[in-house]
Amino acid sequence: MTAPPPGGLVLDGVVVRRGTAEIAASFAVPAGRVLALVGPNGRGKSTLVDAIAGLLPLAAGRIELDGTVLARVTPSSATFLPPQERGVGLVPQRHVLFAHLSALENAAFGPRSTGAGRAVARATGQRWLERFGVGDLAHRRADRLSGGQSQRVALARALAAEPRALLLDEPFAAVDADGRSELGALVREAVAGAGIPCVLVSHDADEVDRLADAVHRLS
Ligand SMILES: Nc1ncnc2c1ncn2[C@@H]1O[C@H](COP(=O)(O)OP(=O)(O)OP(=O)(O)O)[C@@H](O)[C@H]1O
Repeated sequence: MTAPPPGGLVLDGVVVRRGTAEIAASFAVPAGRVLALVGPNGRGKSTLVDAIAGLLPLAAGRIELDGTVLARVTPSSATFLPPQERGVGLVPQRHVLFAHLSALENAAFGPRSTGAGRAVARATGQRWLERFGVGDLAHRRADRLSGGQSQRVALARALAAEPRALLLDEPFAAVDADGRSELGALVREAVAGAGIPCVLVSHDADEVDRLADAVHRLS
């Protein structure tokens, strides 16, 4: 039997409450792989992603990344690492960019937030913008970008920060069909290259087939 790759994201007996809803899940995403989180509207896909990012607390269970506990609740104790200490990159569905900053300033924000100097952060940001096909829009204000262009900048910003895990909540919803497959391939390449686990929320069965190594269904 081959050993599983080192690292990865583990959700073990996780329960998250939001409003009156209670969402439960257990799954593991190995380093360098993509797990698709699928299921009908309102079943808790975004809620789970938010809990991994540290935007919501757990009611029970454990979330671990590369052997580090991000959150754990037992009957006698609770651990909660704040979002900025998790090293997790999140690309939500919308309202993702700082509207008054340029595409490049947005992309450079990732590395800046993890301690890079200004010049290095801008060079890294520019490289990722180019990789996602929006290098020529570097100096355009975020609120003057189209929905699809904004999502490309948001992906660049998340990856420029060199996250230890990537969470994508319907990241291609505003992108046209050709752009979707192009961006999907770029994301796969980035995830495999960086050797990080990726959770992708998607309602698009073709996209899930193309991108995901495994599927977790919430029903
Ligand atoms: N801010 C909120 N306050 C209270 N309840 C919420 C909030 N956001 C979501 N919920 C509830 O939590 C549950 C899970 O919602 P969530 O957005 O995680 O589902 P989802 O599977 O991502 O849905 P979709 O496919 O529509 O994006 C739903 O019952 C929803 O009504």
